[in-house]
Amino acid sequence: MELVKLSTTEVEEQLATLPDWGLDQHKLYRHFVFTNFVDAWGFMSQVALLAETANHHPEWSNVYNRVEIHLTTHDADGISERDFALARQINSLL
Ligand SMILES: C[C@H](O)[C@H](O)[C@H]1CNC2=NC(N)=NC(=O)C2=N1
Repeated sequence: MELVKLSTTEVEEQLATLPDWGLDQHKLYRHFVFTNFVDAWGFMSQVALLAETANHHPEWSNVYNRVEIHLTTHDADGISERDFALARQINSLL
């Protein structure tokens, strides 16, 4: 999959088709709130497997039932198709 940094217009176009994600610090961003820590951790385990399979890894944090995810492509120094691909896979988990 393309490792090219997307233009601002391309990012906006793709974001329009990606529910619940936005931009924060020039990265794709979504936060998730679960019922409890076990559910949050289960979700993170699923995302970790997706990330490892794709060799594309999130920047994320977890506090109890809350998970925050930022996606960017370090090798492209910006947002690439890989970030959108992972974001769509993450959405499909829910
Ligand atoms: C060497 C390895 O393939 C690269 O460092 C991969 C690993 N995971 C990655 N994850 C993310 N988010 N961006 C990258 O550029 C990236 N590069």
